[in-house]
Amino acid sequence: MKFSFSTAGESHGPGEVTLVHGVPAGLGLLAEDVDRDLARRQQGYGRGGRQKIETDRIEFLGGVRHGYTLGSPVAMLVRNKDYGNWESRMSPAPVEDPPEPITLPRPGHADLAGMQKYATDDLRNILERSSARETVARVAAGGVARKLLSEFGIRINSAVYRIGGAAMDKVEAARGAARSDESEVRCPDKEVSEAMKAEIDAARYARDALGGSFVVVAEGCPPGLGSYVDWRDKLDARLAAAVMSINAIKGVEVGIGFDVAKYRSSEVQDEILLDEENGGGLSRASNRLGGLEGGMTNGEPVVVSAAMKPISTIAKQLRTVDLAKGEAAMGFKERADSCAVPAAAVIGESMVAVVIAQAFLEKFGGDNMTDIRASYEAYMERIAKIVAETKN
Ligand SMILES: Cc1cc2nc3c(=O)[nH]c(=O)nc-3n(C[C@H](O)[C@H](O)[C@H](O)COP(=O)(O)O)c2cc1C
Ligand SMILES: C=C(O[C@@H]1CC(C(=O)O)=C[C@@H](OP(=O)(O)O)[C@H]1O)C(=O)O
Repeated sequence: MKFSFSTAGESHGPGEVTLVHGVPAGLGLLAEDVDRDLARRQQGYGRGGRQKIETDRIEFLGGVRHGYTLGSPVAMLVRNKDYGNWESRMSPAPVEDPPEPITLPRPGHADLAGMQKYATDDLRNILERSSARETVARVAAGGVARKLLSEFGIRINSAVYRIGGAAMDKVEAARGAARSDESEVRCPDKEVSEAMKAEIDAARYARDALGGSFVVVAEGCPPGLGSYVDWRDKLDARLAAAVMSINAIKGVEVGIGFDVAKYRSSEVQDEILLDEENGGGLSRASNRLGGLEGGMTNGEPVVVSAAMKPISTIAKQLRTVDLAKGEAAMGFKERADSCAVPAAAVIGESMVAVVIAQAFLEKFGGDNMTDIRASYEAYMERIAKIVAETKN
């Protein structure tokens, strides 16, 4: 089966479940390989009280034995510690004293359309699954993808380059992405990090919230992942869809993104150079197109960036309608994050990892790591020869 994953679980239910299909046998995989990213997802200045309750860790329920994958689906569970406070309200079995329904849909959340679509008068039935708590399960899938990719030298990092009005250059941020774990806002520039924190504080003080932008960089991808042959195979489109699917993401760009519309062709295309110093390999004079041409990787770092809207649950109440009473009302305030852009960047890394792992296995796929390695090495050797032939 194709490398893919699905998730299940409600935000305040017993736990978040991930089922990863198409994982080859023989991949070394430990719980800590996945837990590292779960911990990174929990961090970030501006996170709300929930992250003080949770310490996200996976339990393997299937697919791994003695530290190696078996080729069967990898099933993982992250228990929600907060469930202890919600057992009656979230009980799968009927309860004697059900809680009052929540009937004030928040503008910007899934509440209103969700209630209409799923025919419920209690928006808790909607928010439990539309909550970004589900992204724990995505990051777990991303951990498996990253472990696979790391075997072939592919590394994925991210950096936050804008929160509200505090910003740094996206290209500079992408360059510093490997250092961004050091910053509370995942921004590689210390001064801008402080400015971002001040922006978050100011928004929170005003009982409001802020969004921002992050960039994900995948280094070490071989050329030729994805394809131009069928629209469904185009890697830029698949990356955009995967990143756009993250809660609150409203725009995705590849490389310099929308700026391609501003410049002349000679200022946009990445010229191809013969790299005499590195044994006659090919290189590029720039990477404005974010490592993707014709829906395929071209060997340069893959650069995908995204804009996240501000959190919609804010103390400054916004106008809504009480659907039980049919009256104008002010929104309700649940516990919430005031800024989750740093967390979204880690989720972005995970979604990019999953899509690249999927394309990697389409290209080099086999049932086990030995066959995949052989296929990868044969390909890398062949494309190195093409360069040698071009030269002679
Ligand atoms: C990591 C993360 C944390 C979030 N935390 C909150 C939150 O605390 N409160 C909130 O209202 N929205 C939060 N959101 C955003 C909502 O989940 C999102 O706006 C909602 O699901 C509606 O989806 P849409 O914005 O994509 O249309 C968060 C998003 C992410 C990625
Ligand atoms: C639980 C997480 O994020 C949640 C995402 C979220 C939302 O509406 O998306 C609302 C908040 O939920 P709660 O009311 O339980 O605090 C966040 O904390 C998480 O990221 O682990």
